[in-house]
Amino acid sequence: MISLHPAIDNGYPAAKPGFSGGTLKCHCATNPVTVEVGAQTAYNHACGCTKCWKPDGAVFSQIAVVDRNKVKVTSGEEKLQVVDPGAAIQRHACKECGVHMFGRIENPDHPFYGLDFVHTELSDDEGWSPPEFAAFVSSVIEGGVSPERMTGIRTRLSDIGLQPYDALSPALMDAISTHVARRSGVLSG
Ligand SMILES: N[C@@H](CCC(=O)N[C@@H](CS)C(=O)NCC(=O)O)C(=O)O
Ligand SMILES: [Zn+2]
Ligand SMILES: [Zn+2]
Repeated sequence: MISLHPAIDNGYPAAKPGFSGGTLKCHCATNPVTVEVGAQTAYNHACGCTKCWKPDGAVFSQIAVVDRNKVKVTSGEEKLQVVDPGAAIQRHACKECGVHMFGRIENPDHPFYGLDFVHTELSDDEGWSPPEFAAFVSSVIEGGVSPERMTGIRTRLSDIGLQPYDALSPALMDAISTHVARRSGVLSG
């Protein structure tokens, strides 16, 4: 069986109705960084890009979005550093264990400004929104996966209910283009 991500390979629970967030913890055995997320996440998905954090051995990351105002670092803030200050998503990672605790967009013109990116597998709380699709699937090749494995990986993603896309899902791609069209003025309203 093809292994994609430990939180996805064996099935994933449905979101709990009324779930309102939880605590993310990095992998440090002592003094972990903790982040409080005060809301349910949305658009959880598997991401195959090289920039998103993946647990050891995983081919994909699992990543969701949440209102940035609902994300608070509650301990270990001094251990966080931005992985790539030039990236659209500023990924705040633990300097000691390397885990990305949250990704934030600081450009107010970005289509997803206002949303933070989080890995809910870092939480022991149960009820988070489950993954809905797989994004940036072809990008796993850039991370070292042999191109010959791609048919098997796409089939496995489809089999477990995660439609594979080589960018984001159509709903998110439409949201990006709607934002761009409104800004350019070709779309009103
Ligand atoms: N093929 C590239 C794709 C990278 C990419 O565009 N990642 C998406 C999905 S996370 C993105 O929105 N990146 C913005 C960023 O990294 O700041 C790679 O794998 O590195
Ligand atoms: Zn850590
Ligand atoms: Zn990604």
